[in-house]
Amino acid sequence: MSSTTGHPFIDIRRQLHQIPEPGFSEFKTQRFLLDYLAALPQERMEIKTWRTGILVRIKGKNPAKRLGYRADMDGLPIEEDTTYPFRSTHPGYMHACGHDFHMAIALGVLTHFIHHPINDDLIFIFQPAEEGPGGAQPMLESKEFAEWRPDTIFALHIAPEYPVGTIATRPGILFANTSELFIDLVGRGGHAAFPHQANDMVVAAAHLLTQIQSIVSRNIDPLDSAVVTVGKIEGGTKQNIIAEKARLEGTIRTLSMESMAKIKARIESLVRGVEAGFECKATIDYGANYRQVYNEETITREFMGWVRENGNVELIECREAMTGEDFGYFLSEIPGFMFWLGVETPYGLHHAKIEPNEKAIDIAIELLTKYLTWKSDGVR
Ligand SMILES: CC(=O)N[C@@H](CCC[C@H](N)C(=O)O)C(=O)O
Repeated sequence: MSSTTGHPFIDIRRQLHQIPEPGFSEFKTQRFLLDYLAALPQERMEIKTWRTGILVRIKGKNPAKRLGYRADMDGLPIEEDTTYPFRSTHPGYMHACGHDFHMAIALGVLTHFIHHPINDDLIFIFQPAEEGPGGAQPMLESKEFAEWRPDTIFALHIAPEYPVGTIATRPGILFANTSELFIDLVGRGGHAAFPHQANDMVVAAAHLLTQIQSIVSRNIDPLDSAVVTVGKIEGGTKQNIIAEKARLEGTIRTLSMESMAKIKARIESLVRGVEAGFECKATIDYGANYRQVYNEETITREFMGWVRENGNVELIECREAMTGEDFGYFLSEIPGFMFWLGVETPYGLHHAKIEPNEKAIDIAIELLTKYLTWKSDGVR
């Protein structure tokens, strides 16, 4: 590959940045990754596809275990507003959650081990649909994954709020349990001048939205953090027509499963109350649900100790975050951890202007290649 920046994996990140795709539609992304892999020496490598994902096995010299490394692949429905000359070529879609970084870093680590084999097998997992509907759980259950199931598994996520040259993690919960939330309200539309002949779903939705705000403040133990965000609300067709339908779309985040169940029970009660009060019909759909990201404590502490002694980065022991990640499904069955990679930038994840600092790509590749070599061979 000819390099335009002088850094092959920054070039790769920029090319991936231009082709963000929805979950389970990562066709161009999969093709790009397969073409890159095909150009590498093949002797130590085996490749399988699973839907739009890819599994790569780099054969070890004397394998006793399999070390897994996962990168997610999908983009987000955001109209990009960066200053980049290499903006998304897919209107309305953007890599605004760093999955272009995650894939470029994974290719950098994989390429290193093609040329510098270690004792153990390495399994690289390019996973579709992290942003939804969730690729990790079905991939974990697939026969393709079962054949190369790793003994331990790792992943990173870019973090705009941390400086370049830092990483952050913690033993135990790193990210929250999540559930999507979709509520549809159906009433009776009508002429704006005759409200007594209709029942207005814009008003019903407004009441429900306000009531939902009381759940975290009034029903959840304040020491057990939770979030309910309604990120989208739509209803009605025109300013002088009473709305027959309204829809609320949101997400629920909790640190405990008890709070997740409590929030869902309260939403159901409030929705039934709005149905009765506004004489309408309501349906609730919880969409994709993600398990918490729980870092296995012994391996995470070992990694943190290793980083403090050997890493090329500063380690921050962070607090848990209310972000969600379907990597939690892998961690629910396979011990391992996830960490934040500092990419200091003023705009946060999922923002149309986010421009993560690309210096973090080589930093992450160096950190992961050294750590995985040590984890396999004990070589510092
Ligand atoms: C790291 C990150 O930003 N992850 C997403 C995961 C989305 C989960 C699901 N679609 C939901 O909205 O609940 C996040 O929003 O935290």
